[in-house]
Amino acid sequence: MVRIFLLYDSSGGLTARLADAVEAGIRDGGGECLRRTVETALPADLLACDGLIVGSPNWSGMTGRLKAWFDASGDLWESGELAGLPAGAFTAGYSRSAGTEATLLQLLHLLLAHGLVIVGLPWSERMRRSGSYYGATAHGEVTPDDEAQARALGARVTAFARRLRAAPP
Ligand SMILES: Cc1cc2nc3c(=O)[nH]c(=O)nc-3n(C[C@H](O)[C@H](O)[C@H](O)COP(=O)(O)O)c2cc1C
Repeated sequence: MVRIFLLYDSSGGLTARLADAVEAGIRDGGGECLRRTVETALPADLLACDGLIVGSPNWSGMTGRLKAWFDASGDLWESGELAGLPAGAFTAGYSRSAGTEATLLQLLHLLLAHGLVIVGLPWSERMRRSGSYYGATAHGEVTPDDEAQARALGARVTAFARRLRAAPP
């Protein structure tokens, strides 16, 4: 069974609720979820996983806590140990048009810097209401559409993790 590292920050609980749906998607995909908040996560946890999904509140970008966590994982960047693992991102904020995609792209930039392989969300009618090519989203509340997109992201990353582990490039 593949193990997916679910790393997120959340002060008000919205991103945590989106993480619940991502976790359900990881299980849908037949994976095990190693779920950690930014306060409790260790780089060693990440090394024990086959994929990564990271979530941040939209604070006009990722939170400082998450950035600091990644800054402290510089050894992994240097060693390239994460290269080739699949990864996805999600964010929760107040408004769909107040930096959502910019925050996701900031997260994806970090993941790319670690050599991770980005898994996004494909276009669907649901994307009119929730989600982004760059990852799962929520705004002010977590709607059933938000949950469906976050769940789909969890399942997609898990599916790619299984394929990549079975046949590494
Ligand atoms: C410092 C700060 C900056 C924020 N900037 C934005 C923003 O640019 N766009 C937005 O939609 N929400 C913004 N918010 C609102 C948060 O994204 C919102 O509170 C969200 O629910 C946080 O997720 P959480 O409940 O998981 O902590 C900001 C909040 C804080 C505290």
